[in-house]
Amino acid sequence: MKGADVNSPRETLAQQLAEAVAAALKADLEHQSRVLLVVSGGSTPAAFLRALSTLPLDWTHVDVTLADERWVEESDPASNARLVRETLRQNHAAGARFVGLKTPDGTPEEGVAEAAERITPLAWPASAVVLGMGEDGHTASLFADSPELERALATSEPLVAVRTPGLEPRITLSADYLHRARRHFLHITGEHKRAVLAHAMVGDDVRELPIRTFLACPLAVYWAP
Ligand SMILES: O=C1O[C@H](COP(=O)(O)O)[C@@H](O)[C@H](O)[C@H]1O
Repeated sequence: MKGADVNSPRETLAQQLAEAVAAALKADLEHQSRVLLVVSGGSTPAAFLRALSTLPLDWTHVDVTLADERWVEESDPASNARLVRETLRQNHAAGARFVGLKTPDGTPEEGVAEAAERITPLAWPASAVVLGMGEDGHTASLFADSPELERALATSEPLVAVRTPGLEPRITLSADYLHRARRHFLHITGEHKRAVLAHAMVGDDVRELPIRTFLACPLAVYWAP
């Protein structure tokens, strides 16, 4: 079909989000020597991160870190650092500096101080935070059933070690640090997540659906079926 959009809705969404994020980084590079981008892990961001890697900008002045990380080796398929390495750190974006959250320590509780030392000197406020959302309404590693949720929502520390029943130990940026960004994007796909977000929008209990903590400020929602 000549002239038809051959990309799937999710690929088109990823490209549009990548263009918006690249524009934000470029705009801030006009008046900052370094800029910071915070990206999420999981399965949704791969197409966005690949698309972003192909966009030209002064990547050597861009730092990239994660909204959260699973406490697994980078060789593990669950590693968010691995996702960034395999998708973003190529093409034009190969020159970006990635600052990961996982340390060699055995647990996130042991590693949290070193990880905080790594990320505190970065160019906060971040130019952009690209959040994801699980089907349970978690974002980053702010989980409703995590005993550390209260602290992660309230602390002004950058990072919190998180234990969630049934999941690997994790480390997450605190809500405060995630809020510290010039622009917030939410990248989600599928009918289930649309319904979860719609439900989140009509209530205000952040402890039930942690994504709600980002609904009180401007949030650009990128959704496709
Ligand atoms: O565990 C995580 O889940 C969310 C959503 O992941 P997805 O696979 O449903 O896209 C993600 O935003 C977060 O960074 C990640 O660690």
